[in-house]
Amino acid sequence: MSRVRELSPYVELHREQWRELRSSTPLPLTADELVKLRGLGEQVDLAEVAEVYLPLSRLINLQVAARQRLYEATTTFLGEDCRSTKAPYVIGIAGSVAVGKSTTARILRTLLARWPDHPRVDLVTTDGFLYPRAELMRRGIMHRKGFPESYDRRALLRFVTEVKSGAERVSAPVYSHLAYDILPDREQVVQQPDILILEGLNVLQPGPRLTVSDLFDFSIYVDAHIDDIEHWYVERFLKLRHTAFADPASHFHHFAGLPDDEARAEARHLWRTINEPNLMENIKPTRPRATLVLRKDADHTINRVRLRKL
Ligand SMILES: Nc1ncnc2c1ncn2[C@@H]1O[C@H](COP(=O)(O)OP(=O)(O)O)[C@@H](O)[C@H]1O
Ligand SMILES: CC(C)(COP(=O)(O)O)[C@@H](O)C(=O)NCCC(=O)O
Repeated sequence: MSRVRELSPYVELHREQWRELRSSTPLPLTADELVKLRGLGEQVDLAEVAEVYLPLSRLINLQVAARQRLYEATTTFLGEDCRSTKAPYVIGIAGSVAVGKSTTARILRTLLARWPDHPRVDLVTTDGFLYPRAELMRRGIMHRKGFPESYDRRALLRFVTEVKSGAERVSAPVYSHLAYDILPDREQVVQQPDILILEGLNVLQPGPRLTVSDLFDFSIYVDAHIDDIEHWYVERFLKLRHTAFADPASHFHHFAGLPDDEARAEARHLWRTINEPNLMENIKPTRPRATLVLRKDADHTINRVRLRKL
């Protein structure tokens, strides 16, 4: 058994072990800044930033430099001038609906951008690559939003390929939870960042052809027990009644006035029919592919980390 463990490509660390790997990395974030990065229902505090995210930021900083040297080896081999091209370092962040990927992505973006060697960090979420509502309806997959087939995967791959190839200006479509649709007159422009973070449910999906995950230099899977994620989803849904759903323009405005028990039943229904099957069929199977798994406990704290070292 211990021999098998020794041969594993993964190393499992408890938070107490992982936090030592911060080394002397400074904490460049205040409590006020952290509040602005935290999503609805998320609990992350400065201790977690220091103990979990700073070691991660240090690891990625070391890897960015190493990856650039590797890239230069290939350009030298090809007889190209490596100073004229620089491939952005691409990080994928995957995990279930309501697990807290966006908070992880925003914290990491902020921390990575504070290193002088890679100040330009862009964050793009894959919801912009969902098909517009009319197209989902035409395909009869409105109830499959978030499933792999609900995304324009070709456009997403083209986008990441162009960014990674050093294109001067690449634009991504923008999704709105409020409109429950792609906003046709909006775009997110990415201009030669040092690092691109791509966050989304399905970013680690393999495929028969090249997929975005083939272009990742590092990937993170945000993980938790499925019962805890369901609980967080339902609690967030209840809170959204007083925030996003309260806006008359919200697609979910009709939920705003629901009493607790009915809202809970509605949220559970959405979870059981859409988000749980997507997690079990598509998202969770991609977990072994991640470079790093951040495992959350029921109170949202990250207490275990699994790193792929091979
Ligand atoms: N119906 C909604 N209306 C408004 N905001 C929403 C809605 N559903 C999710 N969000 C917000 O969108 C973001 C992404 O949510 P989600 O895809 O569940 O990923 P995660 O919780 O892992 O970040 C979160 O900040 C969440 O609060
Ligand atoms: C927009 C999403 C598909 C997530 O998109 P992502 O950026 O992870 O690709 C998801 O947050 C969502 O709205 N799912 C629909 C089902 C639900 O609202 O529970």
